[in-house]
Amino acid sequence: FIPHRLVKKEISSFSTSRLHSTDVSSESPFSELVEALADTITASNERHNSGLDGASTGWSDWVDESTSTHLKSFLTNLTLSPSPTVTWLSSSPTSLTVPVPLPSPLSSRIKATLFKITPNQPVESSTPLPPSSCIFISKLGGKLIHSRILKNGRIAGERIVNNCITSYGGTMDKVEGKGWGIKIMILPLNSERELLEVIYDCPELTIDGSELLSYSSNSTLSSNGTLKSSNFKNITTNVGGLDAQITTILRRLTPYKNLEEKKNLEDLGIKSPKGILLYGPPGCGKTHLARTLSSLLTDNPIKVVNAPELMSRFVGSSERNVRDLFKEAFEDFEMGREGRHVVVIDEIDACFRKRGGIEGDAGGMVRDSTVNQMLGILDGVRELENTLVIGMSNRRELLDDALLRSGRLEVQVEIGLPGGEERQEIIDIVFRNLREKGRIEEEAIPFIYGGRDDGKKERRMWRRRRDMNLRDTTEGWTGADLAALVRSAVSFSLERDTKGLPWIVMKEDCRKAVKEIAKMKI
Ligand SMILES: Nc1ncnc2c1ncn2[C@@H]1O[C@H](COP(=O)(O)OP(=O)(O)OP(=O)(O)O)[C@@H](O)[C@H]1O
Repeated sequence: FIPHRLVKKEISSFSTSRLHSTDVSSESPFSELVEALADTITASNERHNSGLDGASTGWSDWVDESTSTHLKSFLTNLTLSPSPTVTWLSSSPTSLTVPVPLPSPLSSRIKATLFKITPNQPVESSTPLPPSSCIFISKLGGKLIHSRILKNGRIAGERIVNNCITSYGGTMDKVEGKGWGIKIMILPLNSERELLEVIYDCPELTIDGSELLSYSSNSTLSSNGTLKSSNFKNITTNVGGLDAQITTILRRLTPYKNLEEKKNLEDLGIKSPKGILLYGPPGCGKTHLARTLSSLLTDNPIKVVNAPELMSRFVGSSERNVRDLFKEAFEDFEMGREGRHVVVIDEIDACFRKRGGIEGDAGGMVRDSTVNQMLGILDGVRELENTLVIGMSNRRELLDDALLRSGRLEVQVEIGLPGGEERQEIIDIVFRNLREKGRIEEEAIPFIYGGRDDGKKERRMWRRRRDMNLRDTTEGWTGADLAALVRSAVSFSLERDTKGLPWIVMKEDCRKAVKEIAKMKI
């Protein structure tokens, strides 16, 4: 069946007929999958029609970065349903594949296959995967290793499938290990459907794989209590390199999968934590994550404040400032109105540092009573149950222990300096708009994107020429540095005389920007 939302959607660029179906509105993991795939195709078609896809840039990533991220995070949440069929198939002594039939017209562009791998029995394609197809392989359980098999039989690009990976067609491929996975193969616009007839050298069952799927969502609740299953993907689309931290936060804030489960937990006295602390060096994305996260957790306006602003020289004023920060939350709480409030406090160490310090001055006293005020709000007589406080600090060690103890800023997550992979994710995000608007010179693309797994070829090429890609050149940089680099690169490209042509960011602009920002960092 086809989900209702999809039926209503205008997918005008499909080459085949429009979708038409009976009115089916029920949600299931399969209908959500179909929805996610339809979104991918729609966005990629739009990209193609505006000349931004692989065909026009010479790159094979015609599924654009943000769409690909969406689909990957959706696939990451797919699991197997706890059904007797799955149990029975899991105990099979051989590897096997199970087709997941997709509704027309998706089936003319996409093939979805579940596979179960038994040790020492890889699932290999005995025909090459369609050239220029975009492939997503997601782990549903176990340990899977994916590799490409070149024409001469050599194995290339061996990768462990952590959650979901992408790959391209044109070669044969192999998945080995032990466990279950799903493989989605998507053809570019106007391809022959026959290209999807890939043969695997292991038994293909004739059962319907869509019934074996389940969805384990990282979902959280919005203020009105409705499930927002897309939160993880919404956050990771804008915040790079922090998947593990985001998963932890969402797990802690909303360990339930639906409202009934939430109610059951509340009946057991288990409530969502009221405070989160994001700590780590400056510029690594604490504020950016806090803002993105909060906007998904509430429909109420988010209060963002810099802690030093709360401090006042006048006795009693700082406490009043803290109370004012929570005024609407108190009102709603007392009136019994539904809805979560989120208060984001930056530089929280400036205001809520350890009490009873040696200062003994008026400033120290004001701080002490401000801490007390805050503790009361989080976990005291006038405790606020409808409010989440997100504190941010570069100096966690300065914070008052009472504020850090369980029940207060209970969820503490370090937002550290990004490593290579993480930097690449941030680079993808900060350059995304420029790339999607065609503002990046073709030659600059391998330099900017050459560091990712899918770009191994480019990476090797750059290394051979003793040339570094952006990711490698920016070791030790923060997300804020990378965002500054984009601004600097754009300014260099605007400086150039374009002779009436639209400006475009060139590789040399990126190089100059690297130098400029690196100088500022010293
Ligand atoms: N992980 C990231 N993903 C995407 N963009 C990022 C990331 N980290 C930083 N940025 C970019 O850098 C800018 C500055 O980062 P942000 O203000 O969130 O850092 P911070 O850790 O809060 O720093 P500080 O401790 O100095 O307040 C963000 O607005 C964003 O554009």
